[in-house]
Amino acid sequence: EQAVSTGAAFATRAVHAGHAPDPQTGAHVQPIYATSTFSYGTAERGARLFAGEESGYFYSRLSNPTVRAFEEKVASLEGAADAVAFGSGMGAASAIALTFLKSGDEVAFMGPLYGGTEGLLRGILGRFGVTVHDAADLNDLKRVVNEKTRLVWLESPTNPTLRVVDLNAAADIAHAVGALVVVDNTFSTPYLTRPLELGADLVMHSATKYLSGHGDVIAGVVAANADLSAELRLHGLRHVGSVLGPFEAHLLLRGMKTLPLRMEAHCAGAHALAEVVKDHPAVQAIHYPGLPQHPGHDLAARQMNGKFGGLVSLDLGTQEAAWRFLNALKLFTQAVSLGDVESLSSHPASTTHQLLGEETLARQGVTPGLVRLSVGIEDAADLIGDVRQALEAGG
Ligand SMILES: C/C=C(/N=C/c1c(COP(=O)(O)O)cnc(C)c1O)C(=O)O
Repeated sequence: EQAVSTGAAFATRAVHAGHAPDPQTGAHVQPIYATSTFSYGTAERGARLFAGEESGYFYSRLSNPTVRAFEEKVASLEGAADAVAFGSGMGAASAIALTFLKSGDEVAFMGPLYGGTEGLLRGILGRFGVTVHDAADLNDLKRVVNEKTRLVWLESPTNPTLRVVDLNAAADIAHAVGALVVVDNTFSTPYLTRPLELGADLVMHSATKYLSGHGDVIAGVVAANADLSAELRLHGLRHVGSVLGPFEAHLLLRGMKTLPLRMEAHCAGAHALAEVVKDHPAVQAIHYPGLPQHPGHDLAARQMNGKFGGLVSLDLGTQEAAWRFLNALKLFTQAVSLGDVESLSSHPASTTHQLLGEETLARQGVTPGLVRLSVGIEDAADLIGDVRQALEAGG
């Protein structure tokens, strides 16, 4: 049983949900069950387990006690009935796609999405007869969805332009045609946004990012109701098999215990940084939902519980200016990924979103001058100082 009731506050469940002292040994931290298989004792019990007539562990591709603790913690924080862990965010995304889509179905999304996700939808699924629509806004979304639309796929804020999507409104449009709503909650985390409360059916994460928080694990997870989770586990794990290991689950369990504290620090640092650099002459545009001039500011204030995340994107005008700036940073590490306690910086058009191609990049606002800053939990004055000196160097 869980050490803490579901009624406890978020920060209490971040620490305790998903595990209790081990009943056999009293171990206070969830043990790492480094085992691929489990003895089930008798042939009769084995048959019952495989028939789903009895619950229990029998093979770690399907479930493992350490991984299960991670799934239960995610389900608790997202307010979901259940969650299914995968070996990466793209493992989670591909499990969703392969579980719920078939040839002839359609998918609508409001871009940009993470480059890998768009590559999955347009590239792989396109070869299997799935039609994909990139809707420019809610009106366009309403226009493109139809009776063949099976999934509406959303991020908010979006990677990398930090556009804020009205999840509730998009969910209403999707449900009007009977589509399922997938929200990739990687950038917000459940500390800021709980998409299931806004109408989403499936909430996925690249747990590599803020959920882990320490840049030491690649992982994915999907939270949903019991039926959708059961389908995901059956098809997504049993048949597709992007599995999370118990060592990674242990790192995630440890990282998630400080999620609230880390998100407060990320948001404070990003907000302070955005306020300072927004008026710098080298900055042609700044994308941060916490700034009043951000087109989605009021929506973000409602949808993200008054915080605005740890990502800030700046447009410095040209790729040359962007690269000069990035090369001049000293405290921000030039690396892809985000949500680590260490600050990271990248140039999406030539890295994480490069595969989208010129036309899509231009349409989705991923400009050649765009740099993405994942603001860590270092001292905000140090981070601001680093960005300012790099803007001077790059200017
Ligand atoms: C290098 C990776 C980046 N992102 C990844 C990512 C994934 C995919 O997640 P795995 O990388 O498979 O855990 C899914 N969903 C979102 C919103 C993401 O940002 C990056 O942008 O820097």
